[in-house]
Amino acid sequence: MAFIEVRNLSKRYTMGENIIIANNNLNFEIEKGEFALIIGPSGAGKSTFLNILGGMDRASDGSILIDGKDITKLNERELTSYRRYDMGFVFQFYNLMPNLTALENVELATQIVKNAKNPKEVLRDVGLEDRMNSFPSQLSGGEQQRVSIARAVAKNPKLLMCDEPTGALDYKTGKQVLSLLKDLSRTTGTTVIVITHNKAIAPAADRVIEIADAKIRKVTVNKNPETIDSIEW
Ligand SMILES: Nc1ncnc2c1ncn2[C@@H]1O[C@H](COP(=O)(O)OP(=O)(O)OP(=O)(O)O)[C@@H](O)[C@H]1O
Repeated sequence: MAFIEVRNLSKRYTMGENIIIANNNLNFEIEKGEFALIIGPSGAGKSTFLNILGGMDRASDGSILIDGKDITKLNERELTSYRRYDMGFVFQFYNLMPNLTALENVELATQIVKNAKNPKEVLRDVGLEDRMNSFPSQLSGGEQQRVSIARAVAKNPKLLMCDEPTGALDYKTGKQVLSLLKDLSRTTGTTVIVITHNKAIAPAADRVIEIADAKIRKVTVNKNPETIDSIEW
């Protein structure tokens, strides 16, 4: 059994008299420790899927098994625990607390879990050893995204989900952040799922799930993925 198994997953939104099918019978798997991409054009249904996988929204039909547990069957209380203990989130716009330093932002996240990593060590791992006491406004976009990755990783999640993590970054900084995310999957065994519009980075992923018009178009498994550094776009 794969670490993540998505089975016949659908999500419909009702808007007045219209029904919008945002995810239409998705089926795919992701193995533990993979660096996986979910790729597709705007409106394809990527964020909808991520919201269900992240326990922030409910599926209309189907199931998602994570480590054998069907998260679509969890009640509200169980979903809260799932989001708290099992998930790490990285968003496009970092969402750091502006009045807390980098270290304090990471420490805050570690206070809600049981087996947290050491915040200073995680910040060192993402290359911010010298910037721990800086406030977000004193950091570049790339550095702020590193803090948000450290914050997610410090919770020691089973799964790290990243929604357009390089969307607000320039080319070079975006590459560094993607390399960091891929390295984390390698060094910590955390399963990393990145949502992106950028098809060019597909050869660097272990698995690429292409979504279009709410459906899976293609799933590609790369046995020998390229490095992020070797790819140009
Ligand atoms: N809460 C909602 N209520 C109604 N419709 C929604 C809702 N969320 C998403 N949709 C619709 O579902 C479809 C898929 O949207 P979704 O945000 O998942 O796409 P996406 O692939 O993430 O796009 P983008 O790359 O632009 O973020 C779209 O038609 C969108 O309008």
